[in-house]
Amino acid sequence: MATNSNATKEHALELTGLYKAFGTKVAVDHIDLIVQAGSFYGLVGPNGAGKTTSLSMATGMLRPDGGTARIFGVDVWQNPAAAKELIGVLPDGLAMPERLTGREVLTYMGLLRKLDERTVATRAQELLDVLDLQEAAGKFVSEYSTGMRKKIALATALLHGPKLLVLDEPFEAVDPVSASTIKNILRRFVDQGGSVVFSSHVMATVEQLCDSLAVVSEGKVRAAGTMESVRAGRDLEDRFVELVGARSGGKEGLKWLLS
Ligand SMILES: Nc1ncnc2c1ncn2[C@@H]1O[C@H](COP(=O)(O)OP(=O)(O)OP(=O)(O)O)[C@@H](O)[C@H]1O
Repeated sequence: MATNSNATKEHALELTGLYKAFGTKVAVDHIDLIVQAGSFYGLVGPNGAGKTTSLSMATGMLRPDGGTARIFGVDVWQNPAAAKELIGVLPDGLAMPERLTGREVLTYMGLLRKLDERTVATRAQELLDVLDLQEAAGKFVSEYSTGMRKKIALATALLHGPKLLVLDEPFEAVDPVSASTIKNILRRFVDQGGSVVFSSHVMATVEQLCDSLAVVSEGKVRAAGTMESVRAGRDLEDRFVELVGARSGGKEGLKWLLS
C-alpha cells in the first residue's frame, strides 16, 4: 500500500533501508535519507559510491533488493504510476531515441505524459529557447554532443511540471553558460515550491546551490543534513575528503612518470 500520511507528504523523497547488491558487490548498503519538500538537495560521493544506484532505485528505474523509496509519501515500487507523475528524472547514461529530433523527443515525451498537443508545443518551444537548443531542435539526437543530450534530457524532465526533480550529474559535460542557465532554472523551480535532488562531484556547485546534502561512500551515508551541519564550519571539499577518507593524493607511486 502507498503511504499518504501528512508526515511523509512533507518529504519530497524518503529512502528507508534502501539496499542493492550486484553479485557480491554491495552498491547501496541500507541507505536512509530524507529530502524535505522545497529543498535543494545534493548527493555527493566519490566514484562508485552508490549515487546512481540509489537515484535509480528512488525513481523506479532499478528494483531495490530491500528497503523503500517514497516520493511525497507515495511508494515508488508499490504505486509506480502515481510516483512517476510527481517526478522529473535526468537519468545516468542518457539513452535517448536517436532517430528523433530534439523537438520530436519533447513532443513524444509530452504526449506520453498525457499533455495536450498545444501545451506540449508551447512548453517544448519555451524549453528549447531557454536551454539554447533552438538550432538543434530540428536535428537528430544522434548528432547531439554530450552536453546537448543532457540539456534535451533535462527539458524532458521538466516538461510535465513535476514536483520533484531527480537529476544524476546534471552539470557534467555542460558548458559554463548552459550550466549557469540550468542553475537559474533549478533555482526558480525551488523558489516556486519545487524540490530538487541532484548528484555531483563538484563541491563548489553543491555548496553554491544546495541547502542540504548527503555524503555517501561505499554505499553508506557518511553525513546528511543541512549544508551548515554537514560542513561543520569547514570548507565543503575538505569536509568531503575527511568524510570519505583521504587518498594518498598521488604522493606515492607513479615514480616512473616523474623520473
Ligand atoms: N549494473 C551493475 N552491475 C554490477 N555492478 C554495478 C552495476 N551498477 C553499479 N555497479 C557497482 O555498484 C557500485 C556503485 O555504482 P554507482 O554507479 O551507483 O556509483 P556512483 O556513486 O554513481 O559512481 P560515479 O560517481 O562514478 O558515477 C560500483 O562499485 C559499481 O561498480
